[in-house]
Amino acid sequence: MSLLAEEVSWRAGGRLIVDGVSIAPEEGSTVGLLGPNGSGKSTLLRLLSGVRPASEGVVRLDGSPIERVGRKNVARRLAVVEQHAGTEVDMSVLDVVRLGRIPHRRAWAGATADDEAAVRSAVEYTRLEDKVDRSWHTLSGGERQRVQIARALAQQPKELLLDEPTNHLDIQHQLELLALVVRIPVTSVIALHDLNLAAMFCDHLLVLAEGRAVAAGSPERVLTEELIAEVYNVRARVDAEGPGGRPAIRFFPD
Ligand SMILES: Nc1ncnc2c1ncn2[C@@H]1O[C@H](COP(=O)(O)OP(=O)(O)OP(=O)(O)O)[C@@H](O)[C@H]1O
Repeated sequence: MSLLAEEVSWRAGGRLIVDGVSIAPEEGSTVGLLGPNGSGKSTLLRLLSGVRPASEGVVRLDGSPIERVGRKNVARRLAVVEQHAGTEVDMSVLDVVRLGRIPHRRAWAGATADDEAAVRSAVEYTRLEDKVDRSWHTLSGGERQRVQIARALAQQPKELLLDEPTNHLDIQHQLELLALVVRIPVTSVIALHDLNLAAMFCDHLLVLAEGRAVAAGSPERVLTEELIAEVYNVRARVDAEGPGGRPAIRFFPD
């Protein structure tokens, strides 16, 4: 396990936002972070990426506490796709993807053949070949998300952290984007709201409630009617044999 968190906590304003959470994704797996609004998913992702130091506990990259690894070394191997990543400057799609190479560049050095090869491969992987010259500002929400994933891939990470990457996407693009993420041969941790998508695409789930981990395991084990009632306060019916043999959930209004 190259990235893991051991009982990490984060405090703000005298409140525990993340409370003693451990997570150790298997290499190459896709882990879904679930939990109601405000349960601490984004904060946990920030702790895992090292941008926020844990108040207690430790995040390790290949065994070393992440704060000792150094920002540039972290960025060379761990990529983050934020909820509303964007750019103020008007850039082409290709230039946005090229941003992913910055951690690999030496100061003042231009792009190397390796940089351009990584960018080309990220563009192909995300099927953006016909959009490379488009201006970022002219893209749809779904296209922008795909470009952000291409930028993250150009970074050639071993770990990919994504915060609600399917937000604002239509169902076709939600399915497409998650299928793309699970195809990428890296360890991914994804904060998600949609329990059915989590069931369909994730190997392992971690459910947060008020900053605490309240369930962890395979979608089949975690996504029970009892857990959904307890954590989300919603009545649900779980069909164990949904698409692809994964659980499928229907919700009932009270
Ligand atoms: N810098 C901060 N100072 C104070 N409170 C914070 C800070 N950052 C986050 N919080 C609080 O921590 C809680 C968890 O926030 P977080 O964004 O991690 O939750 P989340 O599970 O990602 O939520 P959502 O599903 O709504 O995106 C929220 O109540 C939020 O207001």
